[in-house]
Amino acid sequence: MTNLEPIASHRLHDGWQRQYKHQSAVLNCTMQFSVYLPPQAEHQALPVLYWLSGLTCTDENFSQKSAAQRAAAEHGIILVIPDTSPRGDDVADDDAYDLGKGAGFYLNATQAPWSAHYRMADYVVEELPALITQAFNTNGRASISGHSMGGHGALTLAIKHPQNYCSVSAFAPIVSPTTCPWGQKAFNAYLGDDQAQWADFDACLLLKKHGLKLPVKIDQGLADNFLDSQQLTKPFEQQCQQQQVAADIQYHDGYDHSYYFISSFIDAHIAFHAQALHKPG
Ligand SMILES: N[C@@H](CCC(=O)N[C@@H](CS)C(=O)NCC(=O)O)C(=O)O
Repeated sequence: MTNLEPIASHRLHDGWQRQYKHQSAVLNCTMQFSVYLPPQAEHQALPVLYWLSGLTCTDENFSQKSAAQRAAAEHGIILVIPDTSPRGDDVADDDAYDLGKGAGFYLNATQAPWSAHYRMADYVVEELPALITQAFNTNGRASISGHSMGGHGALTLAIKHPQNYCSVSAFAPIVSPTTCPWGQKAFNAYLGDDQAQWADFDACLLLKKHGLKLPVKIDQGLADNFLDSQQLTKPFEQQCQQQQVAADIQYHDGYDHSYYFISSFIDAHIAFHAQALHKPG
């Protein structure tokens, strides 16, 4: 039996939007996550799409604002939406929105005080999938997607663990954290000032080192305030071109960094993952 404690359950597109609490051994704290179980889950083992959210989010932003569940119901995909950092009174934090709680950056921190709890990479790649496999009727196939900091998480974890995923996608991802303000601030705190350690969590540097054979899809709004200041998407596109990695990268006039942008293109991302997840063999 798993240690999942149900918190909420809502009927949605003939399936269930649910929220759970559990004690995380990896993060050493109580965590909350959301799951969407499409109607097919009643009688069939299904694949999973992990969604990693951006700065300031919990599991609820995507659940409530992306409108992803309709396409997940159509394609028979379970959505799993973790929180963006460890939580709780004894977890280190910072007053700024881009460090500490809500800003875990999907890495394993090595520096005090962060190293006591901030191990979101291991949580997303190992502990959470093991829990999901135990608790739900899954078929062993998974893909990963995310937004901004979560796009960084999805790309870096997929490049490092390609055997775990069938496809990867991102909205407005942070792709060069070692050279942008959000990433430099977080990496300095979580990983220390030895920049050699930073490369292991930078999508562009990881792509250069490992390449990527999975199907990749990225969407980016051209009215995104953070596009240039945080070097979203473009450096990764250049790295893909240099290494001849086939990635479907699209730019969209007028779209900003918000969930309005995500909800406008999420159906295409779910369909993209469905193709990889439901591929025979
Ligand atoms: N302007 C935001 C910056 C953070 C931000 O834009 N967060 C994005 C991800 S990087 C988000 O998804 N926010 C939550 C939401 O829009 O629901 C703030 O200061 O809180």
